[in-house]
Amino acid sequence: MPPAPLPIPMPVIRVALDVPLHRQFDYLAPDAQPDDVGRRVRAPFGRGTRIGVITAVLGADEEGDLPLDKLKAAEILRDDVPPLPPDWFRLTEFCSSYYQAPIGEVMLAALPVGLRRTDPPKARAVKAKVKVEAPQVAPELTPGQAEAVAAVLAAGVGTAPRFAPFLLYGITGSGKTEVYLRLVEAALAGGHQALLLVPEINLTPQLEERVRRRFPGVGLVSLHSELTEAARTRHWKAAFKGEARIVLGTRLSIFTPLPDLGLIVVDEEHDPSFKQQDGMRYSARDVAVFRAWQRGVPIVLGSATPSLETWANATGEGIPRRYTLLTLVDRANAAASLPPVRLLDTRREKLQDGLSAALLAALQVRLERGEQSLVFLNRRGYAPVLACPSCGWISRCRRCAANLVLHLADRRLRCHHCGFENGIPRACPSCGNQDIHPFGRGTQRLETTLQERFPEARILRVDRDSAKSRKQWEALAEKIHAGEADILVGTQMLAKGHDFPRLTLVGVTGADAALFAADWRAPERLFAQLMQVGGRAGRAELPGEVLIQTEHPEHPLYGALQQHDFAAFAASQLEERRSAGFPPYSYQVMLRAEAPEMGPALEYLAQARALGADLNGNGPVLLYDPVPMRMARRANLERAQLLAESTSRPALQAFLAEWRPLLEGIKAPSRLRWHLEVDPLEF
Ligand SMILES: Nc1ncnc2c1ncn2[C@@H]1O[C@H](COP(=O)(O)OP(=O)(O)OP(=O)(O)O)[C@@H](O)[C@H]1O
Ligand SMILES: [Zn+2]
Repeated sequence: MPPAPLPIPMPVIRVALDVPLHRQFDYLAPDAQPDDVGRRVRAPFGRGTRIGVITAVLGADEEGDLPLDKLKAAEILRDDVPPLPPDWFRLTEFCSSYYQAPIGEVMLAALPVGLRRTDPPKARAVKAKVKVEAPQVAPELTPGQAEAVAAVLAAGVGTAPRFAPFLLYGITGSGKTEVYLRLVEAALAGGHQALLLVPEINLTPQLEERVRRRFPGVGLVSLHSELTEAARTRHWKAAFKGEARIVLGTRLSIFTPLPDLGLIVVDEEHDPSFKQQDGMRYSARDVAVFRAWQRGVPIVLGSATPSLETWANATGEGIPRRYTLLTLVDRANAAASLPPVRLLDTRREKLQDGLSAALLAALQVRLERGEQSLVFLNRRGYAPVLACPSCGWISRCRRCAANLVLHLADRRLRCHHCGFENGIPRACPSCGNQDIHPFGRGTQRLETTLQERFPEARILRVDRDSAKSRKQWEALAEKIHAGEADILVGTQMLAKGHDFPRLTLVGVTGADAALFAADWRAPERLFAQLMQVGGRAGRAELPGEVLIQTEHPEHPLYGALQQHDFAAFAASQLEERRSAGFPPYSYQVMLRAEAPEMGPALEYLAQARALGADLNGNGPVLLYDPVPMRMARRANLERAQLLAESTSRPALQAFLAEWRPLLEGIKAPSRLRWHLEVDPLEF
């Protein structure tokens, strides 16, 4: 290829590299053109090579950061990936500044792994398998659904879209998905792309199937972490090039460049898994709202149990109302209604292996009728701990401030925090007593118990041990749908979004533990979980029932649950948060430090606090004292944190922009690591 004429005399490019530094790097690139901004480059860095993104081609009058003869040369990748567009730059720049993450890390994390490799594997042409299925006919909308669809269409879906955020608050089984599908249909008809975010991979197969059958022949790609690297790259490119018209994905898909984006939907918007917990700690839901604003398109956040932040935004309880609230009050299937919730008071009853007589009887009735039941216990493993009754020894993780969980199925003791595992000792390692016992109950034990009680029942356990991969989960879901299971035992994995028409009984065990948790978000999470899992019952013609075993039947959270009254529960929680000054009535940032010893971690935070206090003066940001984290030790590291809080988001952001560079200057032991988390969800 003949060298192209150079329109600029100084072929220097500025590059964002995936390094933990808040700066960019200049390179020589003899063949650089102004429109190469947004292309990827292969650049020498340190002793190796890295992939970066060109953020600027410098003109003659612009000053580089090094004299020309000191610059190294980089190779511009002129492959089949077009330059990343300006709106993608603005999106990643926003995330970099809002979450205080280096721009290079953000940009590169936003690309599929296949495009980040310096040695891209040879792409094999793979023909996507197309399952030909009978197209699904759209049901007639219920009046509530029709109203919701009309409201969003009025924001110009498929015609002249404009930024308009909606909360679609619809009770479980109210047919929120059908609303999304109608909106997608309108977007497609207007030549637009639609982006659908779901919290977990496990929810994608069902939805993907529904979308595919509704829109046969329309380009649809999924994007999630279980795709092979090649498939993810292929799907990402198809979306970027506009070949895919519907993109269905988990949180990372929010960064997909979409030339014709016309609609964003975030299903189960309350779900904590929209929050990335390492690297760039971002909330895909919040980024989605920013992106909708930036691109000027409508966004629908859907949930039966909205996050309290979103609920406040939609109801204007104590803050300016920013979202339009759309409500679905009835179940879509006219024959279905919300299941009655009964509390089983377990204080006055001797439980049989953790199960009350009423729950056992209800399970028996379902078995006789050939209906499905679900027993919920949000704790996997056989028992949360192994203990010696004679000397008090319990199985602890050596590396964490946590217990080792007994997994009887594969005969291991396992730490759910760091992955450490051990065989099961035959005798107490401390006193030699041979009579050591599992203490407490997990899903494996519940499964065993139920199998003993109901030998004829087909019992299926669904948790992260039995459904490790999407494939395993799909196999389980298929069995459930085919009616090949009588009793499901599962964790919150079973709570979300599933539609099993023959399921009529939900039994809840072990929920009390979360009632008095120290985390102030615990009630919100528990309520959502129970409402969601209870919502799996009675979604079709067969009436459902929810039984909750509890020692605290008078607790207001259970009362609200019995009333199916999310609004009242949310109002009381928001009231508490308002008087305590918690989000959404304040904005928070967490600075965390971890080190082999607690001392240096706390010392680092103390210095950070002093620097922050100087910056802030008597200003708008409140800096709390550094404290050890609730689970102080994890994977051999002691962890501490410092909370910064303000009633003004802009003030907090301005503070952060000045504070973060100071944090980088603090002298700390080499094994100390720290990070900032904006809008933290966990404490
Ligand atoms: N207009 C309609 N007429 C008849 N049935 C419908 C209609 N809309 C949805 N359904 C059916 O109602 C059931 C529940 O719908 P869907 O799964 O979309 O509810 P959802 O609001 O997403 O519930 P959840 O929040 O519990 O996941 C599904 O079986 C769906 O096919
Ligand atoms: Zn551990």
